[in-house]
Amino acid sequence: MESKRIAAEKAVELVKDGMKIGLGTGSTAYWAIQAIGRLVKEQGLGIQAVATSVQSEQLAKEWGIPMMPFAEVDMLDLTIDGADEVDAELNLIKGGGGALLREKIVAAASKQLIIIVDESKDVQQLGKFPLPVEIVPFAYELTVKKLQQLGCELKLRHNGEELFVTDNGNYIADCEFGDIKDPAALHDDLNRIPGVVDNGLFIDMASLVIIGSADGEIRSKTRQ
Ligand SMILES: O=C[C@H](O)[C@H](O)[C@H](O)COP(=O)(O)O
Repeated sequence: MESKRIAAEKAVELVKDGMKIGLGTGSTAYWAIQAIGRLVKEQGLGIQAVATSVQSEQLAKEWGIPMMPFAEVDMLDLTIDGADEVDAELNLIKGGGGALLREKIVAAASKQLIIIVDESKDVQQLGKFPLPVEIVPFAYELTVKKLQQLGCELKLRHNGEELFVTDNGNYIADCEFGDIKDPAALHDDLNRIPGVVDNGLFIDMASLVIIGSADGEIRSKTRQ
């Protein structure tokens, strides 16, 4: 928890007065939202934000962070978000919390995507973490078969007995591909399947990754 918090607080140092900010989702982004909230509350930081999930929007509102409608978003200055895995090229797996679609939409509308993780997420090659793929409920059994034909072990995500439903009303297929040797190719293959809305591979999107470790060290990686 400490490693996530220090990475988050380091990233929040990049948030400046007047900026338009994207707020990520998950247990690491939680610390960033809290730190931004504190700056708004205690130091009168003037920002406007959009959130990548219902959960993060609620948290932001509790902290009094001013939220802006998406209709008014042209380009965000920066988005701070977590990830499930980060490789040496700053490609990511995201979606462990099921928020990948909104996260990708917000990241694509941001000048900078700052990723905050603990050191367990920093990997040589993506793929240990099962890749979340968001699929529409209509004929999802067919979509699942198509995904399996790409060579993965697939589990539909559940919430107790029920299928997990995203903020967008879709399902998540968690797909184990083993080592992902060509993330960009896999990304495109997945998104070509009708029924797939998007997948958790974020290719060439992150500009900076901030990695916190349990002993209080903070490292960062930028795109070469
Ligand atoms: O859907 C969830 C997001 O992609 C999260 O940012 C990701 O799963 C990392 O979450 P956490 O910081 O809780 O490990």
